[in-house]
Amino acid sequence: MKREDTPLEGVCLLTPRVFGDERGFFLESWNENTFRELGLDLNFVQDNHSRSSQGILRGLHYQTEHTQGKLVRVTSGAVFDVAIDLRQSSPSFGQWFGTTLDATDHKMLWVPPGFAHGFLVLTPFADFQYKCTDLYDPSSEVSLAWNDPTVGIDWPLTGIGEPALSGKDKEGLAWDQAPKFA
Ligand SMILES: Cc1cn([C@H]2C[C@H](O)[C@@H](COP(=O)(O)OP(=O)(O)O[C@H]3O[C@H](C)C(=O)[C@H](O)[C@H]3O)O2)c(=O)[nH]c1=O
Repeated sequence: MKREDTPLEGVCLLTPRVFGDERGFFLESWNENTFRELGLDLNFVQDNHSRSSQGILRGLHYQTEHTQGKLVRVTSGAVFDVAIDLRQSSPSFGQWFGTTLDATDHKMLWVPPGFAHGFLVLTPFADFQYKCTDLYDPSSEVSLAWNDPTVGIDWPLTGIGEPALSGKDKEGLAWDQAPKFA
C-alpha cells in the first residue's frame, strides 16, 4: 500500500498492492495494520455502496454530528472525487482537492472527519464503495452546494454538461451559510 499526501491536511491517496495472475487480481482494500503503519489508525463502523450513471453528482455532503471519516474507492467505472476542508483551524480551511478515482488503478482516497465530500460520475456507470468511521446521521447531514463560487471546484464537465443532482443537492447551502468545524 502506497500513501501519497495531498494539499489538504490529512487527506491522502492510497494505492493498494495488486496481485495479478491468470485468474484476475487480488488486493487488500483495508488492513488495520497496514494502514496503522502508514500513520492511519482508523476504525470503520459502516460500509456503503452506491451506483450512479454518467453525469450524476452526489454531494457535497457531511454530518455536523457523528462526523464521518471516509475511505472511498471505485470498483467499476470512474468518478471525479472531491473533498473540501471545513475545519477552521486547518491550514487548508476552505480549500478543495479533486482527483479521478477509477476501477483500473484501484486508487483510494482517505477523507478524514471535518470535510465535505462528493463526486461526479465520468463513465456510463460507476460503483462507488466506501468505509465510514461513524454511522449515518441524517438529522445532522448538510449538503454544500456543488457549484458554490467561493469554493470554486473545477468539475470536469466537458462532454457531460450540467450534472444531475438529487433534490437535496439542488438545494445545497452556500459556503457562507454552511456550518463549519472548529
Ligand atoms: C448516506 C446514506 C444514505 N442512506 C439512504 C438515505 C436515502 O434514502 C438513500 C440515498 O441517500 P443519499 O441521497 O443521501 O445518498 P448519497 O447522495 O449517495 O449520499 C452520499 O453522498 C456523498 C458521496 C457522501 O459522501 C455521503 O457519504 C453520502 O451523503 O440512502 C442510508 O440509509 N445510509 C447512508 O449512510
